[in-house]
Amino acid sequence: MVDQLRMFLDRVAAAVPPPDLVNEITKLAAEFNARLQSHEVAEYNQVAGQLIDLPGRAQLLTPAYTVEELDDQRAAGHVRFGRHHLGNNGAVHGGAIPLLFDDLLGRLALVGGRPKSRTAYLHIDYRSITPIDEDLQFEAWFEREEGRKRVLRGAIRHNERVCAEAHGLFVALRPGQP
Ligand SMILES: CCCCCCCCCC(=O)SCCNC(=O)CCNC(=O)[C@H](O)C(C)(C)COP(=O)(O)OP(=O)(O)OC[C@H]1O[C@@H](n2cnc3c(N)ncnc32)[C@H](O)[C@@H]1OP(=O)(O)O
Repeated sequence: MVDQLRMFLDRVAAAVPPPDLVNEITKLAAEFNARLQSHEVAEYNQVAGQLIDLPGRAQLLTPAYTVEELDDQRAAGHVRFGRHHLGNNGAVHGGAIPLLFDDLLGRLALVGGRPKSRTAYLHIDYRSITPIDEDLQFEAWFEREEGRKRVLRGAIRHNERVCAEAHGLFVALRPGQP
């Protein structure tokens, strides 16, 4: 379902459909919304965002990224941004790139039985355009850990070209901290 929804968002962004089709799809979407509404659950029971083996954890906000290598210091894999994430002129929107890094670095910050943490800051350097509709490689790694502070870095590449780099601080939560 999430794969189809991701594709739907890409299609909506790309299409200029005739009015009849817009009306038809609007009715279908309203029907889907109504059917799902009766199955809503509390945050801690939802599965979207919890399906760690699916691209982007089945979290629609996040680009569909796949982790292929993971240990307690480093993660690597690939991501493909679609038309939904287009900024302009073939380049990914500058706001979509931190989404990937926040999720990826935040996920790595948890690995190895570490307690939950939250992003204190996330700095992005946009080194060159990040293209949509291309397979891109990413890497994330620990720079250092000091008490509750975890400093991580990441990069997205299109083949040999660096598209963006990230530098983030994640702070481990104290018991009871939201
Ligand atoms: C499998 C599932 C994977 C899921 C991955 C998803 C990851 C998504 C992660 C997120 O996006 S979380 C949402 C975005 N972040 C937030 O909403 C965080 C909001 N901010 C806070 O909750 C608090 O500010 C925070 C927990 C980050 C820190 O507050 P605390 O009161 O716990 O920490 P404190 O102020 O005691 O600072 C602890 C240390 O961190 C340092 N620090 C905190 N914020 C800093 C900052 N912004 N810049 C530099 N240093 C900072 C602080 O100086 C101090 O350093 P020292 O120990 O050396 O003195």
